[in-house]
Amino acid sequence: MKITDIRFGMLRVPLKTAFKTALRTVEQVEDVVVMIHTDTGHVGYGSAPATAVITGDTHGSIMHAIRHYIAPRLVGQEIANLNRITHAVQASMEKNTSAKAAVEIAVHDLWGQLYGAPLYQLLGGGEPAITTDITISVDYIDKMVADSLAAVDRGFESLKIKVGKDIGLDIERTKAIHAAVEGRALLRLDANQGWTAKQAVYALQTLEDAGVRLELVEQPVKAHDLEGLRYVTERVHTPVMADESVFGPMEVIELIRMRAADIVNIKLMKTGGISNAVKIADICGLYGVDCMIGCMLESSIGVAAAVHLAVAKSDVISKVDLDGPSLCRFDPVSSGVLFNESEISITDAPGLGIRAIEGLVAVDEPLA
Ligand SMILES: C[C@H](N)C(=O)N[C@@H](CCC(=O)O)C(=O)O
Ligand SMILES: [Mg+2]
Repeated sequence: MKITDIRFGMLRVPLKTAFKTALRTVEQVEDVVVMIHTDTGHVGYGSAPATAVITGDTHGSIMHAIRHYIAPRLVGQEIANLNRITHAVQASMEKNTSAKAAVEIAVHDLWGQLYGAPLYQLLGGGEPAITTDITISVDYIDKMVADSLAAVDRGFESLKIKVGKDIGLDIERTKAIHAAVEGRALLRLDANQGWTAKQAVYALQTLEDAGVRLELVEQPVKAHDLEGLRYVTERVHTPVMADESVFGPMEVIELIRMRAADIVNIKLMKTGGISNAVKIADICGLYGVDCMIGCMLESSIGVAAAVHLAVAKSDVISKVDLDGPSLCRFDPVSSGVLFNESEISITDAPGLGIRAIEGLVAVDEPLA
């Protein structure tokens, strides 16, 4: 099975409610879909959103990077030589992790199709079912409480509460949600870099003193501020998770060396795909550092790949934030991963098992 061509499409899916974080507000998922064609007629699917505020990638940069830097190294390659392909993807250029991720996802989809097995089985196997949390966007307190109660009624037992806009309000937001759902859901906070280290310590100690037990706090300080992250980690009981601070394996090694955080959030769009995500899980496994598997606001194509990885690496990945599809009004993708609110399961379909993508708009430009 040899790669012959790489084509693009755009997939847009409206959200149930606006997705609001300290970094951005979004009304719909907008993914570049990558389709890798082969000489056997098999097509592999991958996708990437443009999370410019986190990765620096835009739809234009994703397609440009694939078209001009990645694709020329892949056309003609045998899918059976997976490591050679992922190495070529990673060596093609610096950064551009979303483009690399979309391509690696599609290549892994084909790898599964080549061997007639769902991807998670080739990555090491596991129980093909996981449970995700759901994100509660940062908003007025009443709206966040109502959204949290609705999520709990939908069966979510873990809420990822977005904060990081205003330290005083963030404390009130968290207290109000805690009071409303106490005992019915675990609470995770994600400040998306919105606090200073001192503010984070103040907020978390205030919540701890008030008896608000948090499962973890994610990325309280700026991405580049590893010292600040360590400052927080050393001063609070709440486990601290690094998200925007760590993209690839080298950054994770540095984070562990500095003891800057307790948990690592692995996202394919930050790692540049599955090969580096596996490396990060293995590094964290060696050092006994717990991991979350996360996603950007993205469609169920890329999230499906993350589900396969989470199942295969469940010894290290104990926390799941793969709620992209649950935040959408509908799922236009029929695949081997079934998203049913908090419960996600995988069928026996080979690769990612993608059968149809409704509303996919082809981007008709030649590769070169
Ligand atoms: C969607 C997921 N729950 C999430 O919050 N992901 C990111 C933000 C991604 C985005 O802005 O698209 C996170 O910070 O964890
Ligand atoms: Mg985060």
